[in-house]
Amino acid sequence: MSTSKSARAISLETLIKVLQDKSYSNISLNNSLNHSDLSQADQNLATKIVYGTIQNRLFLEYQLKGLVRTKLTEKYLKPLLLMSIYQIVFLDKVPNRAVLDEANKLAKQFGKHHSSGYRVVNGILRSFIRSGVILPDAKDEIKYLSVKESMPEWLVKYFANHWGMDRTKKLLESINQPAKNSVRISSLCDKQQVFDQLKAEGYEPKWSNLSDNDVILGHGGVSQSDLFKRGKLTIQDEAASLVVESFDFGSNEEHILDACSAPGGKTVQMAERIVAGDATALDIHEKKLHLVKENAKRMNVADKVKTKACDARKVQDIFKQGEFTKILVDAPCSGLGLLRRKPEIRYTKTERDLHNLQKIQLAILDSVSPLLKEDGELVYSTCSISVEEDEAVVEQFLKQHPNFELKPFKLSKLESKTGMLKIMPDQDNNDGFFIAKFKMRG
Ligand SMILES: C[S@@+](CC[C@H](N)C(=O)[O-])C[C@H]1O[C@@H](n2cnc3c(N)ncnc32)[C@H](O)[C@@H]1O
Repeated sequence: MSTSKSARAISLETLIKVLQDKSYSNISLNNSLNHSDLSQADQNLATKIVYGTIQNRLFLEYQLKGLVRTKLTEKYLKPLLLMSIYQIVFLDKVPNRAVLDEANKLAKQFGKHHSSGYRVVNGILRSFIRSGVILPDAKDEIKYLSVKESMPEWLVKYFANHWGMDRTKKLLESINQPAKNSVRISSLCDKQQVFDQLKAEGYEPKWSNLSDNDVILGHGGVSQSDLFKRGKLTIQDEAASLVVESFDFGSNEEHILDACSAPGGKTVQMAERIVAGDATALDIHEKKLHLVKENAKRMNVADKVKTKACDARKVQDIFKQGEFTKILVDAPCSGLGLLRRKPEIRYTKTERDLHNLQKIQLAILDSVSPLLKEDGELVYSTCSISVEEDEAVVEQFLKQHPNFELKPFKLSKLESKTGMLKIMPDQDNNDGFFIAKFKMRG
């Protein structure tokens, strides 16, 4: 059922769920938007406010620090203050007066009966407008960047250690830009025809710079379109779609194992390329497999996809050695390549997670690799840019499996001469991804 809440009420409702109840921003926002009757422009505004507030949370909290003199007891107060300061600082087209008026209205709407919360909100926002933005001393470069770009200090140090300070500044700036609306066109369709249809429907499509199969749209909302519902396209970042492009597909019979498949974005992409054969999609979480099935049905490849709940570290109990022509390990990872699209990741991950995840990633590779046919291909990918989860996993895997070697690959617009490809998130404001392709030594 749709409701007639305003864009800002939906933003606040979502931010309370994400900041106070630790829900995922994309899932909470999509749920609220799908149950609303907002125009496309208002949906865009709500999306901008929610993502912008989460992206800039450290910066916004730093602004609040000196201004809050009472305990913010009511649940809505802090999210409302953060999203209001976000609009004052970052949304040039919205006058401060409008932000204040809207904040007052929301405080009255979300506050308890007889609450004086709106006075607190009004007082703090007026003080902020008078005093303006503050930042730490720029001499402490890490702390300064951490607040300015809202990135925890450990991550700023991590980026600086691996890519140097200048690149770190560029990376952080790029990560705080809005994520693009990328879609992948099904290989079963005429790409130009789908592109023309997107144009006719007002989506302002542009071809991707990274892949021949992807298109960047001028705005969101494509999941409501007929093209999406009929499986002519799917929502997938351009960098994510490169993973499957790294396999060599021909007309031979394929038996593919997708070891970590949910929600199935890459399973369906592989299934689209199968002329004869099938793809077996595993996931440790049985309840996520319905997403793979739904995706396969919508993308018209259900007849080629089988699903099975299974821990990929135990596949040898179920499958035979050499059973698969292609194996994809799109591993569970920190998601550090998705800091733009899933901005809350930066506040939840720790450096220790990178080491713990590496152990799981290696265990999965170790378990699935014997299932590969002699002349088959194994692709390992993550949506992380951390060295621990990417290059270090490849190095360890090769050390422990001397019968495997890296295999160079060509994509529609990029190539890897080493067999490894790291796509950084500042390359073209895409998601950050890592791809490594292996074959067995001849
Ligand atoms: C990066 S996501 C996969 C995304 C998917 N390939 C796609 O393109 O839509 C990683 C998936 O691995 C699953 N997973 C985590 N540990 C696993 C394990 N030990 N065995 C199998 N699946 C696992 C998670 O539930 C998650 O769905």
